[in-house]
Amino acid sequence: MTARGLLRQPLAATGLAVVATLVLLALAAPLLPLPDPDLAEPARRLQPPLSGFGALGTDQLGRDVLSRLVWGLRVSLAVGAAATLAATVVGSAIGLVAAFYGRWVDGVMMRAIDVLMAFPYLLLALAVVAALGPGLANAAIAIAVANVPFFARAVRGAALGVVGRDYVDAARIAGLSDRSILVTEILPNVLPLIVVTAATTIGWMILETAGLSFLGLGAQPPQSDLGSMLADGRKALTTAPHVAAAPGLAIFLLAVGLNLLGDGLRDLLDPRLDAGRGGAPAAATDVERGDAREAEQSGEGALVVAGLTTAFDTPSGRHAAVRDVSFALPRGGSLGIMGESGSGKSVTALSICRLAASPPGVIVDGVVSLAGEDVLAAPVERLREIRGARVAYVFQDPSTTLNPLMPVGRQIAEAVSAHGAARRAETVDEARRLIEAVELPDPDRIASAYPHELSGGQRQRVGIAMALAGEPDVLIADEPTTALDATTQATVLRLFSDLRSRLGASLVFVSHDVSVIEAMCERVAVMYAGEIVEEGPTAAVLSEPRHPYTARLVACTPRLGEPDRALDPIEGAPPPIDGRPKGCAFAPRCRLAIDPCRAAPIRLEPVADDRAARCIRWEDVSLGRA
Ligand SMILES: Nc1ncnc2c1ncn2[C@@H]1O[C@H](COP(=O)(O)OP(=O)(O)OP(=O)(O)O)[C@@H](O)[C@H]1O
Repeated sequence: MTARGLLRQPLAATGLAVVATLVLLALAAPLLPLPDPDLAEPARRLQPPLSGFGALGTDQLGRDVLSRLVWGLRVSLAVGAAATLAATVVGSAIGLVAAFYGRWVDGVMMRAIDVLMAFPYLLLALAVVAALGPGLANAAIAIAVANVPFFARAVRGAALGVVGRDYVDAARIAGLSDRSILVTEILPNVLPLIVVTAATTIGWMILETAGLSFLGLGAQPPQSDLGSMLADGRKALTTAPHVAAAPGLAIFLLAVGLNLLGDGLRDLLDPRLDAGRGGAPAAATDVERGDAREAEQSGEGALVVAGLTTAFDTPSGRHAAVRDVSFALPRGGSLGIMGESGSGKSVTALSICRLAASPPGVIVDGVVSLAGEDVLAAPVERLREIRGARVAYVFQDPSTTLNPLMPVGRQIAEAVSAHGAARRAETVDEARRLIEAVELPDPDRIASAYPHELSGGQRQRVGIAMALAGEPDVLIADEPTTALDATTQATVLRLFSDLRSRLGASLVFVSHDVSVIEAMCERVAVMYAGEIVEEGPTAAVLSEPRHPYTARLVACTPRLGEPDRALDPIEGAPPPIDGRPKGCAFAPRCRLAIDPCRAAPIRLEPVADDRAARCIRWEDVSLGRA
């Protein structure tokens, strides 16, 4: 998988080809018909290439340059790889231990690393060689020591982001030893970074080892590596430039090849670091529609989505997470998007605002039209105006979307001023009005509070107030009550309904909860494995499903007032985005599936007035039989 991913990047593939050739050459050195690299024959000294004395001629002592090059390459590669391995293991171990134990352990280790980093890099390597004495092994140690701080710092930084995670706490509670937690929980999460750091540093380390040999501190005669060959060649640079050119070219090719390969590996293991893209996702999801589609005009539609297909670039290629999603939402209407975890609800909702992270997300087809304007064709500047004013988004967990360092009143005021309120006093008044509108008590106190001083329900109301700041025509709420307790959930849902009817906004409400959708939405779209499998008026769809998946979802939902109703869980799991079956994606879990279901994709077809289902057996679907 990794090799295929690398081969898809032309520069990385070139790097891989160069490095593989050089490594194979070095490994094959004992098998190649080459003369002894140390055999001096003064009678044929400084012969030029292709003069009958070896393909690359001879050096000052009459030794075969090609043979010395191949053997020198072998030494340089071995020493560079050993130094990289040592720096990787020691530096990563220091970083992991410092991050995991924190406190004084971290303090002592990091101060020691700071001291090492305070020395100019080459000076540190020279000091180590001076202390240990010249020689290739000591040069490798010196280069490793000089590189340990880079690994320690990088790995500590990444590990710090992991040690506070819930799954590490869960491992502690499960009684795992510190060593097991480090090895099984933390190390795998920072391993891609370690591999990337090693891959991007090895070329540099080989170059540095060659540098020490060039200065006479590495390889000692008769042993030679590329650096010492270069030093030898330098003495005859004007009379026989080939002696220096051969090792110089080999070092150049090796460093360039390793860097291209390292960059390719980095892009593969962490696409967010892809060169030229920066660490943050783009301001808007990339759109790569094959042939420019015309925005579907709809007089009445506040939001029309047609054929929306969003894919993710993964190491195994581009896979659609949401495919061919279509629906229309009239002004003031409400649509629920329902489905299991991973069914594509959030990706659909985010794609409407072009908020799905790019990379790795790409909208590859479809139209999203807000009051007739194609969002997918809008430039980023226009998109900024559309977001908030035409369409607003309420996220599932407001604690991750509110700025922890800013009082919430200021955050709401910022949202207001982003949509045109002129004077500061006006934005403050408007922020206060919004705080009242979302029924938060004591607006002045709330306005000056920081997010951590509010309860989950209060934070979600702040999130809703910010979404309302631009008076949007369409409000998208992505599981806005999932993180709340039942009572708070009920009041926040009521608030949504009240605000919607008061403002006349349309609502797209994402939830896995059948009863919430039932209470909030006039229409429902049921999603499975990235596709809408059933769509229609909520009451009709939930009481008389026409797709086996809807029927099974309803059957496994507890109902208020029906404590004795047996719940019927759906066995199995939805397919991953890179493992969808050829036919109906639900067929492997469906009790009604027959051969044609598995043979080819099933279309979403009208099944009654105003209703559609993606099932060839829709007439046989009932709550009992599916
Ligand atoms: N950044 C990503 N890279 C690759 N695949 C992704 C990415 N984000 C989402 N997916 C995939 O897209 C599919 C749809 O995910 P989505 O988040 O829309 O599901 P969901 O129905 O909203 O689930 P949940 O209720 O758990 O949020 C999933 O299979 C998921 O694995």
